[in-house]
Amino acid sequence: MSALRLTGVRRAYGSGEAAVTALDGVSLDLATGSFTAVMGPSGSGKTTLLHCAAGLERPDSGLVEVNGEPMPGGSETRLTRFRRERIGFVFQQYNLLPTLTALQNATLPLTLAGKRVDRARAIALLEEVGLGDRLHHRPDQLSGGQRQRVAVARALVTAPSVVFADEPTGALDTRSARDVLALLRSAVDRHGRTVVMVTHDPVAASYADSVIFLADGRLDPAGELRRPSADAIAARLAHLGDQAVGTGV
Ligand SMILES: Nc1ncnc2c1ncn2[C@@H]1O[C@H](COP(=O)(O)OP(=O)(O)OP(=O)(O)O)[C@@H](O)[C@H]1O
Repeated sequence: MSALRLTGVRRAYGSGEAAVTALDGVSLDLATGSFTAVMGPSGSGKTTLLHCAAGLERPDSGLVEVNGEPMPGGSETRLTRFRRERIGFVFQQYNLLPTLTALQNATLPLTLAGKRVDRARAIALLEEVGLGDRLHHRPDQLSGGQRQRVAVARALVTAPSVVFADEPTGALDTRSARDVLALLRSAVDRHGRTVVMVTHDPVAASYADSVIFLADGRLDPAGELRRPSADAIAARLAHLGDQAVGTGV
């Protein structure tokens, strides 16, 4: 079963001389229960890919399908509803609301969607991310790693079809980063979630089942790396774009 399918997705910013093609016809198909890392040089289109796939931005052309359902066109309200029901997102800078407790932050997607908040389930989720004793703390009373674990719980609380994570470990120390990566891994292994994560770090990417590479808004034609070691990922990154550079080198 396909959790996320992109077909010929294009996205450009600006116009005329200043136009930048951030995504230049990206197609991919990710199975339910897979963990995929997206890597590539700065400016290669990783965040744009994540935002288009998650419905935070609309592609100029091409199709995004989540669980076989096309991302709706038309009103922003329909897109927001689609996103709320099917997608979880983890940001690099946590994006928690400072005045809410860990529990309130984690259940916010349900509150916003007008769904019943199953408090016991939300507490179980926070216990699972190791925050059973921090339920009523506010973000400023939590460490960076703990904040990101609240954000992971928030991303999982609606049981979404796909969880997107944009550099989720970028602001964390090594130990907290490992904890967050292990949580994403276990969301896939234990709960059958589908995770797509942008990262610059080959060690973080090695937690994924496969790594896809972007260069200049296109997927690397050499294809994905499956079950890769951090060393294999770093080696591939070093040579990314070699084919495109061509003869003059
Ligand atoms: N809102 C925007 N307006 C104009 N150009 C943009 C905008 N967002 C992205 N771009 C451009 O699109 C290209 C892809 O950007 P994107 O942020 O997707 O890359 P990235 O691979 O995520 O980079 P990084 O690793 O540095 O975060 C870049 O050239 C960037 O400058």
